[in-house]
Amino acid sequence: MNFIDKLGAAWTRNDSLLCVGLDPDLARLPAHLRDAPDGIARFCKAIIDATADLACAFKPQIAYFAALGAEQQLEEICAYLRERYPEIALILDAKRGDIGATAHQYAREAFDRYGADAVTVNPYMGFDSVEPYMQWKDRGVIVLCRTSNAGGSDLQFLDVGGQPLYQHVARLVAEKWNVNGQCALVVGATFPEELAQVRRIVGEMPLLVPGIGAQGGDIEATVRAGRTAGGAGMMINSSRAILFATPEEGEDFAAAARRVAMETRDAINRYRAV
Ligand SMILES: O=C(O)c1cc(=O)[nH]c(=O)n1[C@@H]1O[C@H](COP(=O)(O)O)[C@@H](O)[C@H]1O
Repeated sequence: MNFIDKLGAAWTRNDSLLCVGLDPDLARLPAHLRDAPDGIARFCKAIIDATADLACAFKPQIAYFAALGAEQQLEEICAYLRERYPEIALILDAKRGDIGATAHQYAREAFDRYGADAVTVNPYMGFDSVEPYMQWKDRGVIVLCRTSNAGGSDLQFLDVGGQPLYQHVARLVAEKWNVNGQCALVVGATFPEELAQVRRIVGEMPLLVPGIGAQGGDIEATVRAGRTAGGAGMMINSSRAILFATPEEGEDFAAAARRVAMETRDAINRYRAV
């Protein structure tokens, strides 16, 4: 099953648009895992087991692993996801962008080494820097469009022939780059007006929407702006707010993560009906 179909099936199966981000900041791990050699993998697996029935996707952020030389643990987590939860989309967040020959190696890393269903990429270097990923026709290519950070406006709001650059990117991907129907776009939940603009431009194309939770994006505004006519169309990511949910009395970190993931999924679902 290709990425887009797998995502659609997961939206329905788990009645969820929630993407659980795996950003395992070592300093914030429970003490007994922080000092264990396989502590990151154990932490992420516990989070995955606690939230898999509530999510449409998991999104490991590669920097949290690569910075520590913990790629083996990322491999282990990805293998665990593929074996135990093959119905949930696995998105490798790497935001790659480079010339074609190098991009091909990044694509091998994402799709062959980690077995990801999709990878995030940066469009700044143009189509030939994104095309190598498309040789894996069953995988997703998720292109940065309107990012959630304040500084995203520095470039993404520049006027390009009468429209902001982010809208140009949305049109380019929807009308030209999406040759195999495998593309999606990143649009931050912190900018609902721009999210609505992108939805108008790209039709049913899936959107990866980070920025709720720790970055403070409003769930109601996000869902109303980004939903498709069918009340889906988004992978709404939350990482730190779920991973590092403060446990209630007697609760462990995984149970706390489950509680917050459930609250988030339910809050999203409240506004999905068109
Ligand atoms: O591509 C992304 O996932 C991404 C794009 C963007 O515009 N903003 C953004 O925050 N992200 C990622 O989404 C996650 C957000 O994490 P939290 O703010 O903890 O929910 C991080 O892994 C970011 O790297």
